[in-house]
Amino acid sequence: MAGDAVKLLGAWPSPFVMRAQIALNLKSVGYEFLEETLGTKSQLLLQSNPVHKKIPVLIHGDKLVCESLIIVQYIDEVWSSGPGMLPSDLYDRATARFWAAYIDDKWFPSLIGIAKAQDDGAKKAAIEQVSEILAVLEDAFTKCSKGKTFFGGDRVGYLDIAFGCFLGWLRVTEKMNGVELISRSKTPQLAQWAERFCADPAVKDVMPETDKLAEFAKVLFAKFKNPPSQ
Ligand SMILES: N[C@@H](CCC(=O)N[C@@H](CS)C(=O)NCC(=O)O)C(=O)O
Repeated sequence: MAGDAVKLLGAWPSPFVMRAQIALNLKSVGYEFLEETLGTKSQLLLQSNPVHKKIPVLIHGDKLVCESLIIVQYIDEVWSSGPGMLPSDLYDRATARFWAAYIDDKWFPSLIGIAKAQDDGAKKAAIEQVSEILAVLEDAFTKCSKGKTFFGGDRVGYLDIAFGCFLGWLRVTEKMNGVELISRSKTPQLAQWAERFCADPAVKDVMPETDKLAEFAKVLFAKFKNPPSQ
C-alpha cells in the first residue's frame, strides 16, 4: 500500500495544499503534483472530490483522500516508520487537534477578514481580531512546545503544519497593510517559531515567495471587493 503511486491535486498558492506537501516531504514520499488553476475546477477535481470540490486531494493508488488535515494524518499513518507527526501522549494529541480546529475555524477566517474589510474601520477591527487570536496562539505555543522549538516538540509536527502553512499569507497580509502581526515584540515565541518553521527542509521549498504570492493575492482580493456579477 505505502508503495502505490502518490499524486497530489493542488495549486501553489493554497495553504491547505501546502499541508499535504509538507507532510509528504517529512516522510520523504515522492509524489506527482497535479496543478489545478484556482477559480476553475478540472474534471479530475470534480471526480476526485465530488463532495467539496476543493483542493487538496491526495491520490494514493486508487484511493482518494480529501481535506488537508485528514490527508496529513493519513500520510502519517500510512508511512508510519520514523517519528509520528502527532504527539505520542494521548492528551497532547487531543490538544494538538483542538488547536488545529481552532486555526481552521477562527484564525484563517479572521486573517482573510482583513482582506475582505470594506472600509478602514472594518480593517482596523479585523487587524485587532487577528492580533487577539495570535496572542492566544502564542500562549498555546508555550503550553504545547513545553520549552522545545516547535509546537510538536523537537521537530515539525501536525500542529506546526496546520498553522505554519498560513505564514505565506500572513506575510502577504502584513506587507499589503503595512502592519506587523507576528513579530519579536508582539509574539516573540511565534516569531522565532515562524523563522524555524520556514527554514525547515520539509517546508522551505514549498513555502511560496512573498512577492509572488502578493501578486496572486492582489488579483484575488480585488475579487472580494468587486465580486463578479452572476
Ligand atoms: N477544509 C479544506 C479547505 C480546502 C480549500 O478551501 N481549498 C481551496 C483552495 S485554498 C479551494 O479548493 N477552493 C475552491 C473552492 O472553494 O471552490 C481543507 O482543509 O482541505
